[in-house]
Amino acid sequence: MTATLYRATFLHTPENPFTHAEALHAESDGGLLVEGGVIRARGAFADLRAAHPDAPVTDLRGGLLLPGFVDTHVHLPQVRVIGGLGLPLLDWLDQCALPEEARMADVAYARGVARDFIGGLLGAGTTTALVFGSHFAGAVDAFFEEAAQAGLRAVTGLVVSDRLLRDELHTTPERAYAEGKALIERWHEVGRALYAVTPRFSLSASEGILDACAALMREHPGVRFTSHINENTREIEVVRELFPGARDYLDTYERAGLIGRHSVLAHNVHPSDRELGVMAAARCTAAHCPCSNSALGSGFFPLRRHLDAGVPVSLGSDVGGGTGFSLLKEGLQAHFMQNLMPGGVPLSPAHLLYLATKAGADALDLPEVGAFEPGQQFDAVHLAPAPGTPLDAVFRHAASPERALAAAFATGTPGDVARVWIGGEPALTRA
Ligand SMILES: O=c1[nH]c(=O)c2nc[nH]c2[nH]1
Ligand SMILES: [Zn+2]
Repeated sequence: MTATLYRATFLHTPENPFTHAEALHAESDGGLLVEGGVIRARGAFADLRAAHPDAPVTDLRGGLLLPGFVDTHVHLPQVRVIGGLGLPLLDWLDQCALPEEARMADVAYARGVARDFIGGLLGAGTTTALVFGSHFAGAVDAFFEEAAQAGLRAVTGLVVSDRLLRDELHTTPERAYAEGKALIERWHEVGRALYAVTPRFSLSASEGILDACAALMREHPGVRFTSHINENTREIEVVRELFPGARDYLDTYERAGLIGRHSVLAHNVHPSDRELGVMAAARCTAAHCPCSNSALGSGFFPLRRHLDAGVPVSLGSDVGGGTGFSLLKEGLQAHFMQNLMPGGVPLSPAHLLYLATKAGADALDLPEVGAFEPGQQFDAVHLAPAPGTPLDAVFRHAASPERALAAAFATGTPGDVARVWIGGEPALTRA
């Protein structure tokens, strides 16, 4: 097997900058030796060149090479309804999201949506995603097929609900279990795919549905779990009324046995201290979705409280409540919101890169991705802005790779994503 030597300015965060000083590793003229999709060696280009004089070189100088982004909360059926601005969560669901989600009953339509969606992810440099799937098993199958074809690392599953949405989107505990089991058997750990048990949120899920989810988790160790929590104050009130015996929103999932190391809960904008303590003890991740929180007016994410409690935090685009697939934009919006809120956490470029890469890999328990460590998969995004653009000007004049990284978060877009690799294979090459 021939090895390829990638020559680039690269940055990555193999350690957590919230707990480790100097977590940002940068190499201005760096080399990554990749063989069979796996990073075999990393260092200064000159050193790797001397050690591997015959390896063909892919020259990526002039841009930035980063680990592929890991989006830990994004909705498959919502790519075509991005932009429903100005409505609070429950109105936005009724008016924007759910009518489109009902169209996913048509598998041909769902396949077209899956292609648009995967194009959006790869075009933004996302190589791994925890995807909120569809309420229809046929649409989930179509998405797994399209993701396999594209090489995407997809963690997804059937979304299940049995109340308060629209009739077409409702199922029963028995059907949720049977369809989930069949999908797990077809797709979990097949190629790069993993299954995620996915009740939509407690507002739309009876105890019976949550128990069916728990049965799937028990019978298939290793499947992931995802749902929503504490996003909107009205939503929280309704959940409280629907589960009078629960201590809080988290307890609705906790009592069913759904909270653990493989659980990722989106939003958590309004948590109690008890909820944070339980999430930390279980190593359950909060997926922070700052553009969605802004667009739907959900509130300011209490990052400081999550960090103080020890809850892992990752990043999600939450398309289509969010405004697009770019985790650069999510990083910037997180930075803005922490700057603006009392007691916010000042976020450096290292924090933003970590949240967009390694934190997501950890949330999904995927040690093989998220950074550029030898032994990890070569999942990478090459940012190469067009000549004459402001980002190109910054890249050419930046005093350090860290300054260039800050500019990528401040002003980078999917238009700056030139190439994407997953497991060493090209997943996107812009003409
Ligand atoms: O941001 C959100 N998007 C959704 O589609 C959704 N469903 C339940 N809760 C939700 N929150
Ligand atoms: Zn969501």
